Amino acid sequence: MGKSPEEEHPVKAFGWAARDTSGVLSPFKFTRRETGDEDVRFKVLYCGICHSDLHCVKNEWGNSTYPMVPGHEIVGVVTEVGCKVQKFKVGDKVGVGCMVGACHSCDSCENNLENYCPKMLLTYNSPYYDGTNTYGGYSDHMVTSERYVVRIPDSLPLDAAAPLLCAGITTYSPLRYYGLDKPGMNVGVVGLGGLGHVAVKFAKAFGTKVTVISTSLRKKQEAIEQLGADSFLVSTDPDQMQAAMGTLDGIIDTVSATHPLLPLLGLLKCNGKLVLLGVPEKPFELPAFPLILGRKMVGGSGIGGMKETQEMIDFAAEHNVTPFIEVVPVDYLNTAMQRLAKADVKYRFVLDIGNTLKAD
Ligand SMILES: NC(=O)c1ccc[n+]([C@@H]2O[C@H](COP(=O)([O-])OP(=O)(O)OC[C@H]3O[C@@H](n4cnc5c(N)ncnc54)[C@H](O)[C@@H]3O)[C@@H](O)[C@H]2O)c1
Ligand SMILES: [Zn+2]
Repeated sequence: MGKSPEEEHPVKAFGWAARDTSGVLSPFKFTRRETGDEDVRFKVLYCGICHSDLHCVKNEWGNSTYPMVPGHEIVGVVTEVGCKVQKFKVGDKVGVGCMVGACHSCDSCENNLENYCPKMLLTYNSPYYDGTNTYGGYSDHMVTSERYVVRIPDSLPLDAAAPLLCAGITTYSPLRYYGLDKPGMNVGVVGLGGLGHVAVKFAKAFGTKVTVISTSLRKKQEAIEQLGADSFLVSTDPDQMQAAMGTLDGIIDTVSATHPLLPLLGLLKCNGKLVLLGVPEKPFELPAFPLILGRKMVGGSGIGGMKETQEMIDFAAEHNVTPFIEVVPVDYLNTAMQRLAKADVKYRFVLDIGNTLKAD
């Protein structure tokens, strides 16, 4: 039998872990490796709660290992660096997102797309090279190769910067890659949650006209007044949907559950693109005719490479793209998870790890 998480490595660590599929997390003692030559160690101050954390905690993708310390929207302050570290020093404000490793030799890695490397290692719930599991940011500190660390500019508040590490790069990257970043374009955003509200902010910062597509009118006022969306479409209203047919150049779909794609394809112009970012438990139904009649495409996108992640953070700082967050203490985590499951958050929970994680 392997060693227990408390004995695997020399450095004591503390966090909150899920032990089973119940969705409940509790305090957890474990260990992390010593700071290697190329490693950055940092004290975690804030960590966002992504819907992927919820999918993983409940094993909705069927690949969860327990105990699991989730968290991949992590920011903090550097406490130690290895002797070969070039980019960071003690005291720097840094962040880590969804990845902590890749092969660095495949085509994807050579093109700064470590996120598509077949050997990409996730920040948590991944088998690490030494046979242990990776543990995420719902914890007191992190240690990882400097390749996977980004710098947080001084002008970004640290708590609101946290969600950029996943929700930010996951929406910025496809807007860029699929060419939905040109001023005047019409871009739709479906699912106004953690990812969706950041997608609206980036799309507006690129100068596009943004339509939020939602199942109810409930979020209309704040989508327009607070997030700056140009229009709001209720997907359950056939008249509104009919009137908007063929108007959008692209749609960023961030919904966390399966839903009909046909009405969304109808909203696209000829050559329009529907980009799926949500990862529901069950597969979608994809009809062919609406794609063929109009040369439309359905694509996907997963987080982003490290170079682009730094570019996204710098862009966010320059254009004042800051997520709307609800900062909560660590002992609120289980309530936050329940509320996230009901889409009852505006728009991202961020755990105040620095002030409220108590190792007792
Ligand atoms: N592609 C990637 O790299 C990547 C990265 C992060 C998260 N994700 C995935 O993206 C999804 C969204 O993550 P999030 O953190 O923004 O979640 P979230 O819970 O904050 O937001 C999801 C939104 O979808 C809406 N929604 C849920 N069910 C719906 C339904 N049946 N019909 C219409 N709307 C519905 C909710 O109201 C909410 O506004 C999750 O599946 C997550 O795992 C993917
Ligand atoms: Zn995430």
